[in-house]
Amino acid sequence: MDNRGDELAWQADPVTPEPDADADPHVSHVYSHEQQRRFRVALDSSIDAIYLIDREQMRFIDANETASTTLGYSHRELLQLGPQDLKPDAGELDQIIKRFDEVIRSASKTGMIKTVHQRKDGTRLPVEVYLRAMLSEGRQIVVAVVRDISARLQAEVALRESEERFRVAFSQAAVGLAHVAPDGRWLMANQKMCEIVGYSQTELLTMRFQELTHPEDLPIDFELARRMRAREIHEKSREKRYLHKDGHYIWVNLTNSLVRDEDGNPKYFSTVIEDISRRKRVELELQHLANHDSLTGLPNRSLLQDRLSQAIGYANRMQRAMAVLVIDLDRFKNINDSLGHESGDLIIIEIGRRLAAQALDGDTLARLGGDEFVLLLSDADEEDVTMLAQRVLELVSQPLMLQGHEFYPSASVGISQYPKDGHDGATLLKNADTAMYRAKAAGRNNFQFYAHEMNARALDRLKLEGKLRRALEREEFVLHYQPQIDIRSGHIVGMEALLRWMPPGKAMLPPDEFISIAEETGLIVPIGEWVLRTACAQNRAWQAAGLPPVRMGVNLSARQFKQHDIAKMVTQVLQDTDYPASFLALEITESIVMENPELAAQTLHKLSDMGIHLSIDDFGTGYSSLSYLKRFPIDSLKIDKSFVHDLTTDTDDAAIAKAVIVLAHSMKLKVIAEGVETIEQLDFLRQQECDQMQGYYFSRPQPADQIAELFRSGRRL
Ligand SMILES: Nc1nc2c(ncn2[C@@H]2O[C@@H]3COP(=O)(O)O[C@H]4[C@@H](O)[C@H](n5cnc6c(=O)[nH]c(N)nc65)O[C@@H]4COP(=O)(O)O[C@H]3[C@H]2O)c(=O)[nH]1
Repeated sequence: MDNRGDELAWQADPVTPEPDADADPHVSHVYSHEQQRRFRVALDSSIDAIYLIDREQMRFIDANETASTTLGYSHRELLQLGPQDLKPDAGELDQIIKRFDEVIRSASKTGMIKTVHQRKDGTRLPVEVYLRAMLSEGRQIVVAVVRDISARLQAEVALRESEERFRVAFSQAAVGLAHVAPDGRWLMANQKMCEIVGYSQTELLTMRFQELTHPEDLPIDFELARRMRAREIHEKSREKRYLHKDGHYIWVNLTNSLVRDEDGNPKYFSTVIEDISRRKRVELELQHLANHDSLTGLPNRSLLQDRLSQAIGYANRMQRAMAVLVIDLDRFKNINDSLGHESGDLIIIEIGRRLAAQALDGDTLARLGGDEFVLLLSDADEEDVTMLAQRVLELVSQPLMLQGHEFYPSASVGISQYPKDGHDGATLLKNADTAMYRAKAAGRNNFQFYAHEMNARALDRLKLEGKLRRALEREEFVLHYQPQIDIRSGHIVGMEALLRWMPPGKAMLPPDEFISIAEETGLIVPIGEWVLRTACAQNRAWQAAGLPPVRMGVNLSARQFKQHDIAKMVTQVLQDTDYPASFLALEITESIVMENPELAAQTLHKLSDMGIHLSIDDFGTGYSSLSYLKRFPIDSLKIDKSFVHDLTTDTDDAAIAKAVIVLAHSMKLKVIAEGVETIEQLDFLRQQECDQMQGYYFSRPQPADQIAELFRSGRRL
């Protein structure tokens, strides 16, 4: 089939190029053999097939090597064939001949047709044929340069298919797909995208993405677009909000990339959008839970801390003042203890609601747990804060109905101000808290600004108070007991329960160091109840262990005594500990009784009617007269240890003690001398027929187990 160098074939029907009529007449038009060989080589080097066709005979009169290799015919075979033998599609041959003639006739003598050639092996080849007509030795010759376009057609088909695949994928994708012009116009949007935003495709294509974007998200979009244009980033995913046609915002996850044209100019943004509203809802709910108090829905400590740092940052930048108010409900624990946690919760919710209604936009009201709220006031000077603190007190103290009763809650408010009282959130909170304790100490239902002058001692005291608040639940209290002895028989006849506090890692604290704080804060109420319960239970345990039954003396503080339900509380404790009232002595100081004698008389009667022994403690330190005390149902008097101390040295004290004993006896009251340390003091008291003594001379206050040993030893005076 190879016919390279086939001189015979070449010479068999040589076609010499037609001499150009305008050509230089001096140039010879007779081609040399060498020239013809060069033409032949050039012709055979073409990657396109080239045929020379005798129009009249419709026969190939020459063809190059590519023609042979493409069609599978040898050169010689080809020269036996004509265009019709290449079997163009039915009816096409006429078209081809027509085209040949047009080319021959046309001025340019060129043309192009697309057809199909059949190879020798029967396979068919799509081709593009470039035609040129020429006259050679009186014959019309058509030169056909034939280009195999099968690869191109295949590529076109592949492209069409891939475009179709893209079209289907685009329109049916489960995520929203869109093209957005650099100016924000939607150029294309698939079905899913339309569903996500609720607009039809036609509607969407008249809009810009800016119209659908949440205003807060727009600046970030613009910035990202800028960075993409500047080629700083290529692709970016982010979460943002689109405005649905219904008017609600939907969260989407959006991936954007910038497509450029061949010159590198931005063409459009290709955008993939995934509806993440459901996930976002759950996420936002979780975030809300983590940052809010579940009872009131108010921000919790963690969110407050965030807001505090933001507010400080703002105040700092804008040179503004801000304030932190710590609001603590007064006596909340009492309510919780007496009415139960559910009622306590209702109060917290109600107070939270009242305070929230007062907070302005930009302020934060948080609940730190328990009965403590914090109000963060941005941009507020001292005058604003004072007015607001007053308003807070008013709001809190509005009566509220609970279990059919009317309650008058109150709160103590501590205030710290930025930048005066601290530069960071923790310090501001701590100082507002300190000021709040100050407000409590100042009698509650008031507010206090933090003052640097709150000296170290006051702070220590405040710290102590904080610790005291937690001491009960942390079980840091213990009771020691001090025996009371019948002077005549020498037997132990009673016991006084005395409170001790053992803060972890510290030395034991005597009551004088914390009772007054407990009293001021109201903590004495729950602590006192604990003392009563523990002392009764202890005495019950001693009796159950076979130790001699004695009466247990328990101190009642002023505050406890003033509780309207003190008798109820005592009854409950007696019931709970299965303790007989006759074995209980309640010790009340003279000053408590004298503070409000009418009320004291009522309460004392209630307690006495229950069979409880009542004793006036520290007698002699107040200004009451014995005859006055006669009006109260009292069983015994305790001579204060300050008189006992100097009995043997100070004749005045001795005279007072003597008189008290005589008079008390005349009123049928028993007399107990406190603080007896020496035999001399005891002798004096014995001489005066004092009934009982209590003091280091016989025993110091001791823990329960040592008292049990003392009992067992049978020791007497
Ligand atoms: N110098 C001296 N002192 C003696 C002697 N014998 C006893 N004492 C102390 O005298 C105090 C007697 O208790 P109080 O007058 O009721 O005075 C009590 C009482 O008013 C109060 N207190 C103690 N426990 C409670 C409590 O549970 N509730 C209340 N409300 N107050 C309590 O704290 C006060 C002080 O208690 P304590 O420090 O335990 O002090 C006790 C006791 O330890 C002695 O021979 N010499």
